[in-house]
Amino acid sequence: MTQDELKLEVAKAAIEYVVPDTIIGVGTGSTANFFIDELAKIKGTIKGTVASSEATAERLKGHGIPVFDLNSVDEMSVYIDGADEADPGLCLVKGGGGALTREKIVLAVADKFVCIADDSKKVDVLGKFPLPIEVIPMARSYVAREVVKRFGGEPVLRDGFTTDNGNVILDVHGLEIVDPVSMENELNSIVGVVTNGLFAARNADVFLCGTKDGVETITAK
Ligand SMILES: O=C[C@H](O)[C@H](O)[C@H](O)COP(=O)(O)O
Repeated sequence: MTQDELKLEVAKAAIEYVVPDTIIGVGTGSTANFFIDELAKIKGTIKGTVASSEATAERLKGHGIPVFDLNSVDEMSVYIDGADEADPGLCLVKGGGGALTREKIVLAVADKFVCIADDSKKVDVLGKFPLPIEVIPMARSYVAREVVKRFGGEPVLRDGFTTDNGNVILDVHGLEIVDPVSMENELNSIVGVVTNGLFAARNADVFLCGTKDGVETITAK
């Protein structure tokens, strides 16, 4: 099976977690795109969605799926999104597409987080995938120095990329993230950091993992 076929399988499996007559939070990226296309087939059963990026909003609207402003929403049954890495505790690295901040904000409102990804994203320890940090542009050198001082690694500015919020991304290479919750919190305490791509303080509740033998449903260990 190709990676795209595995993504399609987990996207289909995620439809089981869509609660009728509620608002659904929708993530960003190639796996989330497969989910959006599946969601379009049952769009009449939900109240609508909240999008975690401009790209996702555009794709949802293209299918005629209602997209609400998060400020007008106070309840969301589930948030469904991909990931760049997932550890056995279902702590994640996200933000490969640069949407980490809006993803974390939308997730904050949701009752449940269902992560969908193919099995190449499963790791024992997070950090092989460079950890994205969204940074206010004027703070990028300061934040990079602080990251190296506190955690090591090698922060690299994502060249030519601006987030939906008008900020830049530092991708930190070479980390071995053994305590994702404390690293997430400490990184977020550095002045100039908007947020980082660790989803650990709020991790996934369920990981639908696409394998060649079918979709594995993993809950946090
Ligand atoms: O900013 C992007 C998101 O965090 C994505 O969920 C993540 O990068 C995974 O994307 P994909 O499904 O394309 O591998």
